[in-house]
Amino acid sequence: MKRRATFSACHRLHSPHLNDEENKKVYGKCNHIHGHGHNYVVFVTLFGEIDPKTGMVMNMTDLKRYMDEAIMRPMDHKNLDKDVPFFQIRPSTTENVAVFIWDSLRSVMDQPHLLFEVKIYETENNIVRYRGDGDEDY
Ligand SMILES: Nc1nc2c(c(=O)[nH]1)N=C([C@H](O)[C@H](O)COP(=O)(O)OP(=O)(O)OP(=O)(O)O)CN2
Ligand SMILES: [Zn+2]
Repeated sequence: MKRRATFSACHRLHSPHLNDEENKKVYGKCNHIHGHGHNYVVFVTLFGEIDPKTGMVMNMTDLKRYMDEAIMRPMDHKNLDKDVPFFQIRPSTTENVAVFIWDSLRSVMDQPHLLFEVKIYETENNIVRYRGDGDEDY
């Protein structure tokens, strides 16, 4: 089962591990000092057994609540670099946004083992899939 969410956020690609010149060279226009925005689209996929009593792997209403807490509340209409502590020590690339969502979801879910995949579209063309350690598709 899969659920979709969209959120809008701004960011600037800038690594604390690179100097200003290196940042400009690596990230180009995405390093512009005033940042830029995206309408991110996220698909969260769960994988598990159908509960014979409920007919559900998980109640979509519960999944919506987890996604609101782990994705929408921290990131929607926010500046990722300034508002989300996770991105104060690492660049807010789509790869790292996927890891943040994965970790956040697992921390709020009652059954975190059901989380199978986080797929995020930063733009129509820039897509990252993350399935936890060792099974990423960057
Ligand atoms: N490996 C990554 N590379 C880049 C990331 C990223 O998250 N991971 N992000 C960016 C920028 O955030 C940038 O905003 C991407 O925008 P843009 O190049 O405009 O996006 P498109 O490719 O969809 O636009 P086109 O007009 O089709 O070029 C850059 N790199
Ligand atoms: Zn960007």
